[in-house]
Amino acid sequence: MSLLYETIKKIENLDQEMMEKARVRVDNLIKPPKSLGRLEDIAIQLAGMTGDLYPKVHNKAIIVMAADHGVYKEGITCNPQEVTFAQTMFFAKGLTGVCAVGNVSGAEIVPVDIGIKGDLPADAGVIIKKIKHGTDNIAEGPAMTRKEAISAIEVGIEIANDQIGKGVNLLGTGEMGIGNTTPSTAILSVLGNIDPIEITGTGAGIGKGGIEHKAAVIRKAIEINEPNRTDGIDILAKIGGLEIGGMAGVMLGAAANRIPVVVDGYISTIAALIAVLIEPKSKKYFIASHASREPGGQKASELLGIKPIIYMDLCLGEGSGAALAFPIIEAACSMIKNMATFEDVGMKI
Ligand SMILES: Cc1cc2ncn([C@H]3O[C@H](COP(=O)(O)O)[C@@H](O)[C@H]3O)c2cc1C
Ligand SMILES: O=C(O)c1cccnc1
Repeated sequence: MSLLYETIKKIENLDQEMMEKARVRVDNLIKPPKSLGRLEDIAIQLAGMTGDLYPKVHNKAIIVMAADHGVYKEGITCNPQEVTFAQTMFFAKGLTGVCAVGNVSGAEIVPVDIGIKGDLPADAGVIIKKIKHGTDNIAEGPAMTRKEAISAIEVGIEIANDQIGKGVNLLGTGEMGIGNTTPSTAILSVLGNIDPIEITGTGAGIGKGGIEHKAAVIRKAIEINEPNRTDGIDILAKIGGLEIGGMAGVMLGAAANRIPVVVDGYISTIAALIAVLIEPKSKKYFIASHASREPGGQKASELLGIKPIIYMDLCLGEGSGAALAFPIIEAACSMIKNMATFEDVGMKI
């Protein structure tokens, strides 16, 4: 049985009984009802995921999937493609945005080369799981074969399983890939049935042709490839990216292990949409970190149907928003464990 199939089969619904117990406890903590807002929802969701009234999230990691994109040559960004390679080296050195934010909660940053164009040095501190040297140009044909798309998802599952095996109990997704807002927007256009021009943004910097050109490239990619909008793997293979597949795999792997996974910004949310198409139950294990400032960010969150926690105009990716959400999730766990109940303190109101 393939790793993907095996993983999907393992994904179960949340533990309803434990969620009910958590709900009762949260309602009996010494505070006005619902006054800790979404911290309460998170605590209850975590109890359902883990089957533990006092969920533990002290061992945190963000898996950063890095890959390049053939569509880069269409001029959809002003940034050099080599930034993917360079920045991936910097993740391992602790120098990037996600590293700085992740430091606050002691999260480990795990960079993975799933398809960078160049070859990183073996001692770079990056896990090498390269499927190919960047995708093919989606404006000319499919990004990758169906087999490669499945392999990308399986790389994500493997890395998630490995991290969880080492004791990680809270995962986050991140990515690095110059040009990846283009396939992300293509996927969102297909899934949301939206004209690309309505949701195309500047990403990390727009190419000379501007947003109109980027939207036209996206439209062409969809027309040429005709992805089947009910088949997540087909969409990923035709108009996606290797890091998008890798992140979808991390999410499926987390769900199969009953481990919460924090979805980062725009590109991660698109990966979450692919994961949910492949296995709808996986969504129950997702926590959306933030609303990306990218124009499609809001639409992607709406389609996923999970309200993000943080609204701070972030649009970096890398897993930076997931890292920012980690202390909030830890606070939810502290609340349900460390607050007293009315019964504990003998208070009646
Ligand atoms: C220095 C630098 C660091 C980044 N870190 C994340 N991204 C973000 O920008 C890229 C997507 O935007 P686009 O589709 O416009 O290329 C991704 O790599 C994403 O992670 C970066 C981009 C740059 C330039
Ligand atoms: O929100 C994101 O993840 C994002 C937005 C623009 C560019 N890179 C990442």
